[in-house]
Amino acid sequence: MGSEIPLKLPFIDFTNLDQNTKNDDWNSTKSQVHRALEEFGCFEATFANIPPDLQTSVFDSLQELFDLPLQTKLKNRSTKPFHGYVGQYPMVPLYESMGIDDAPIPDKAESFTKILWPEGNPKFSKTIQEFSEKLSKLDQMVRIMILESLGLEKYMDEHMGSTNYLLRVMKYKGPETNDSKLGLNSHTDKNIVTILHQNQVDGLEVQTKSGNWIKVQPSPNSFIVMIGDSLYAWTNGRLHSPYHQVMMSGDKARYSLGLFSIPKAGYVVKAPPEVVDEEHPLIFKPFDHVEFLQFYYTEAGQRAQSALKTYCGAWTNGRLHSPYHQVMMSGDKARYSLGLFSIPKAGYVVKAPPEVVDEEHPLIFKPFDHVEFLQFYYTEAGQRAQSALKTYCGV
Ligand SMILES: O=C(O)CCC(=O)C(=O)O
Ligand SMILES: [Fe+2]
Repeated sequence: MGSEIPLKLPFIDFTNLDQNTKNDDWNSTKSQVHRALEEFGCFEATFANIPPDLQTSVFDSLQELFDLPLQTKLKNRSTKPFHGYVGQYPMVPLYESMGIDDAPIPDKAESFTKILWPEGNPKFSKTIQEFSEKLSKLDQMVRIMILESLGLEKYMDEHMGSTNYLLRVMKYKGPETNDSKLGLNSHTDKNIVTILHQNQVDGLEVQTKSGNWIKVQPSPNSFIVMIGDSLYAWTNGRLHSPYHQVMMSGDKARYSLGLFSIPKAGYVVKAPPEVVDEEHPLIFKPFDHVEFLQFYYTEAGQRAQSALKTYCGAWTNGRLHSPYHQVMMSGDKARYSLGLFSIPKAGYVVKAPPEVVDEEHPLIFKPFDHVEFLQFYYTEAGQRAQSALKTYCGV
């Protein structure tokens, strides 16, 4: 399947759209959005709502912020994981970021600014607030289109009212080499929708369902729209939440911003009955997003193949872990390798023995024939599933 798909994200024009005018343009854009999010979980968008001078001042503001002394930046703390200052991590030495909760709300943007500049910095707080507020209109249009295209209009108010916004601003130092260096580890976003914008230094890579990496090269005025795991769960897997990472080379710093729509604390993410049927059995049990995030940042959450699956799925009798792995290459030498695989014989039914199943560890996977499972794995549905085994025989 992968070879026919060009390694470029779909490009969708939102320039003349208005959520209050549902004309032919709206409907055709909506179909493009739906197709892009089913296949890639991601697309590049143009959106005329952000004037060029605001884009320029936003990157000036980011530079001003990251140029502050480390001691000052560390003052931005948060009880929520990944919302405060993040940086100086040996695993991702090029990366620094700051979270600004509810950035579209003027008072919130101002109180964040006061933490870093106690004497105030009106230009910074106005720039950040205006940019987030204008960009949140794109998040809203995309989410309205998603609900309409899935026939879930009746949940519109509940869905739109159940989130708030986090603006995360990021700096990646240039590694000062032409070799590709890790800027940010491969991950899926955990929220609803993410919208990313960058200065003209590329680095974002998005993985396709067939495992190829698209090197994203957005045009100066465009935005990358991406689905997070919470929307993947709420749509019961109808939309894809892609793995993505940042790889850096050269000596220029990359500045980027992400506007994240996030389920509010206490809101339980639960797929509506309209997206659950015999062909699409429920993938995840309902979950509280904040509790899920807390789990994600525990050691078990970080180790898990899919944190959401571990958190919500009934697979706690997976006593041993089967890790995701990949191969990354550089240089000019060929790598040869061998693997010796012990494989269940055809006809042998894999079934957890009763000794590993108890009240604390209920059965995760129904007994399955390995050859039939492999046959499923190589169908399109199997390839799309986050975990083919869970989709094939999850209890
Ligand atoms: O910097 C970027 O473009 C990506 C950042 C990202 O993936 C994240 O903050 O979740
Ligand atoms: Fe991300």
